[in-house]
Amino acid sequence: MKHLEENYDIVVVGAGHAGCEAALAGARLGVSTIMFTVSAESIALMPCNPNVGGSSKGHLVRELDALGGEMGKNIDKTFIQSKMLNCSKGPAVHSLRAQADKQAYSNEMRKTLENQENLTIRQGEVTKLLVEDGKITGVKTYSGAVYHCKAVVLCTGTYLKARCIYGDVSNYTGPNGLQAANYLTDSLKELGIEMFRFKTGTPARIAGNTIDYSKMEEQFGDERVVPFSFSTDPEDVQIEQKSCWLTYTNETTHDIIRANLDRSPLYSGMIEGTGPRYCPSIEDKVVRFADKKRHQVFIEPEGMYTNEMYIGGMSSSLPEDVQEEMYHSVSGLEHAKIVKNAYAIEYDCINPRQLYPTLEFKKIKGLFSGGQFNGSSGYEEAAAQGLIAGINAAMEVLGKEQLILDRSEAYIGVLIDDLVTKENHEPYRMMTSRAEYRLLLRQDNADLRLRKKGWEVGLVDDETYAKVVEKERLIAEEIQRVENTNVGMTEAVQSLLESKGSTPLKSGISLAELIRRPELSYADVAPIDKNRPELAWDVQEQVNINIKYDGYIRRQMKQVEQFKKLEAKKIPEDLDYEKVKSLRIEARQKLELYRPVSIGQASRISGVSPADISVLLVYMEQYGKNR
Ligand SMILES: Cc1cc2nc3c(=O)[nH]c(=O)nc-3n(C[C@H](O)[C@H](O)[C@H](O)COP(=O)(O)OP(=O)(O)OC[C@H]3O[C@@H](n4cnc5c(N)ncnc54)[C@H](O)[C@@H]3O)c2cc1C
Repeated sequence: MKHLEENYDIVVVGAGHAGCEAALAGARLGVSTIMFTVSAESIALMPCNPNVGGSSKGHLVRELDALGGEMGKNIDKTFIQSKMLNCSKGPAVHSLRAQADKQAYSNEMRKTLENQENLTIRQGEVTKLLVEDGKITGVKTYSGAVYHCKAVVLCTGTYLKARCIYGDVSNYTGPNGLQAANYLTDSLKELGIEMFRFKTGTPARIAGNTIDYSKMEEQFGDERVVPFSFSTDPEDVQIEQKSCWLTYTNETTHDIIRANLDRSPLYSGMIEGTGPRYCPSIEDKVVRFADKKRHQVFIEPEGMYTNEMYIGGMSSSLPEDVQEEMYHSVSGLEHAKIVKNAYAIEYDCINPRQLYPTLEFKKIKGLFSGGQFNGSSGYEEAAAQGLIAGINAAMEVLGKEQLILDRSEAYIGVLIDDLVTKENHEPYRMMTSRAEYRLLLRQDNADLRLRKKGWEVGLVDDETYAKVVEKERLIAEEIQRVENTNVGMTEAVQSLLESKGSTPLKSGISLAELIRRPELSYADVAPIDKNRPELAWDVQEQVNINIKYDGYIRRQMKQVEQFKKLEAKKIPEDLDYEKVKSLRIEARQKLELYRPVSIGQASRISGVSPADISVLLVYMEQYGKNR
């Protein structure tokens, strides 16, 4: 039988947040790319919460943007409310979070993809991977068509053998009733790839005009919005924003849930997949945090095009009638009409241990993967991995060096290292506490950390990169000036200090030392800083943070030096752990399984002890000499 046959450099399977970034990266790096989706309507779809960013996820989006990704630009064009979270805490945990108009987000991304040179969008289900001699050669679709290629990026999200469940109702579909992808798993298993079954869930959507907002607290966006993308003009995001609403569950809600737990597919055993510990369903919260009298419920608009509201914090897979009763027990939702039921979804994904930190499969050359398929959860986690997988697939096609970000350089580095190095038995969610060097990895300095990498790879143009080089220069110059500017006990100085509740001076002091006082900032001391140059707000922000946290930043930089030493000790790809005689059996098995790229990575594998690392180091020294 005759079948369609085409040739591309890269095939991306999936058009979710990971697939979009992977496809754009490939095409923008100049290699011909085709992106498959089971349904073209699911491009950049947000099947769950209508927002981008939030704690630590905001960092990921900023980093992705600095590297040349699209998510930050796209949300800047389509948000309806924006907030910098955690502002009462230190700058390391400040995190931007923007509510999206879901439809607009999806449409805008689709437009960007459609206008991208070197990129073809194709609706169709990829059912088989074609591999020869351990190397990817192409994919086959359900229709029998063959697409030859040099690299494949798998970003299949929650669609593989997907099953949606609430109560005893179960449907073999993907999110939002979209078609699932039922064949690719078998092809992956035939290739010896280890699969997991995970699950996640979403709350109900409720008709906005049936909600009594007078019983809820109105949540406004920030007065001055900060854009996600370093390339967006801050003036362009000062729009009129939509409100969200805050309400709470109560004892009645919890009683209804407890009384019906036996009808929950989660607890009856009907759901086999492992769920995310850090974004639990409401029934999970009620069971696990039994002493909590109430839980927050955020009511968030799904967009400007609809009256549907997302019921944040109440994802569930309880039966329809229980959902109805449970939501109605919440203050303000007494007469609410459900538009879409809450449901859980089970899907196939991989054990990400099978990947190198480049996101290429160790077993199959040219096969990369990103997103929920790698065992993570969240749009931002997906996008970040998709970008790295797409870049590295392109680098492989172009015969260039691959991009690996380490744990000291980016949250993206922490995310990928955690996935490929640590035991991962549930959907992985990014959190600031996972980053060791979080004072250095702030969302405000992602451009200073990563623009250069994006430029070296080829996703950031010369002009954009030049801007960050200039910004760096201005920051350094200003810090130097402030460190070397002294103020005395003049009346102006003493009265300024008094007005800020700060101790008056007993002798001269540098401006920098004043800024280091907890109650003062770079902006506060402006009136006594006569020679201050006019600087952009983002330069001023860096000057302030770098001066204020100077001691802590230096300390972390020292720790990073140590860390880098171990990362730089590369383990030869062909090292035979059987020959490392003094290794404990558990360590040998784990090292063989993970095949870490460096001593640093080896030291983070659970079951590999510091003593094993010493043995390995001694062996490697001998190994080097004998070569
Ligand atoms: C019900 C539900 C609740 C969730 N809750 C949240 C949440 O609260 N917050 C959050 O951030 N994340 C949540 N997620 C997860 C979030 O949707 C994902 O983390 C994110 O969308 C993953 O992006 P992705 O690109 O990896 O995959 P997806 O967005 O799932 O995209 C997968 C893409 O792959 C395509 N595809 C799959 N298989 C094939 C194939 N064989 N051939 C061709 N195309 C294929 C699909 O058509 C689709 O375009 C939830 C997901 C669901 C479904």
